[in-house]
Amino acid sequence: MSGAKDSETFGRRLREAVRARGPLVVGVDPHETLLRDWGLADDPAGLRSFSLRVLEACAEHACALKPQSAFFERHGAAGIDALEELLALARERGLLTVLDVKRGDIGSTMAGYADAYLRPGAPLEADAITLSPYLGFGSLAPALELAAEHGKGVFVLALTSNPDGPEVQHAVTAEGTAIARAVAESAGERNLAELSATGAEDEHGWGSTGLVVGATVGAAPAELGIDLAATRAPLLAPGFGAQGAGPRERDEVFGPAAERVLVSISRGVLAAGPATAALEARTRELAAAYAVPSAG
Ligand SMILES: O=c1ccn([C@@H]2O[C@H](COP(=O)(O)O)[C@@H](O)[C@H]2O)c(=O)[nH]1
Repeated sequence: MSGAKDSETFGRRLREAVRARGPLVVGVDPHETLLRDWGLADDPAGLRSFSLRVLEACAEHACALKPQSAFFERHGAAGIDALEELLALARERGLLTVLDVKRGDIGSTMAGYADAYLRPGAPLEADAITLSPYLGFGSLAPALELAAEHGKGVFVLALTSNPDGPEVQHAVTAEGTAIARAVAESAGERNLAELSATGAEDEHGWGSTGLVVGATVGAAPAELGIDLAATRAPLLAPGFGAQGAGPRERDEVFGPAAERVLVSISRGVLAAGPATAALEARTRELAAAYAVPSAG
């Protein structure tokens, strides 16, 4: 596998960030209602002000920011401008960025998406993006390869936090394997190859091909035979806060993989705004509530 040196892999950078600042990932989701509650206009200037305040308040207590592209895209080119600015400022502050765009397409088009988000110097450059594997895991190859080349990461949807996810994700392949399990195993194979190529095979190594597993999925990983710990994948876990999951779900859903869970919270943080001090206090509180269970 082509790839960055061990010290430069996304998995390693992410693990270091979690060690330094904890596993909280703050979602930047400027919903129309939140902008209004914060006394901001539902326009690109409002987005800018919202985003900068979240960045300011969260930089010390989160390992990463996760802007939700949809809420920027709905403002057209000027909204994308605001997203570019946020990504660049987060990078300047040393905060990792996971751009939630859930892309997935045929391989040749996937290369275009990969270039848009994972190529150093791209206007929308992020440290990692979310990907949808429903055109086949293999169709993601251009993004996985570009990510590996530049020390970037991806989070592939495996078990999403929404109630409709099981329709597709629990369905079984012709071989009788649940789709979510097949996705997790494909990610695991890549991670083991990366860790072996970079000499980081000990049990604490994190790969750069992450998975999205909602904190709301209950016993699904066990029921579908998914060994999350074995995948070595960082686990981006939405569903905490507004969708109902809390610290107990981290242990129950993720078990021995809990130390690799990124606790992703958007509205649960953002509802504390608009005051930067209140946002900062909420982030600090959540960072303490979800402090990493083991120093692995
Ligand atoms: O399975 C998934 C994948 C992504 N998301 C995204 O995470 C945030 C959740 O927001 P909250 O306000 O913390 O509920 C949002 O951007 C979703 O698109 C998800 O919820 N579930």
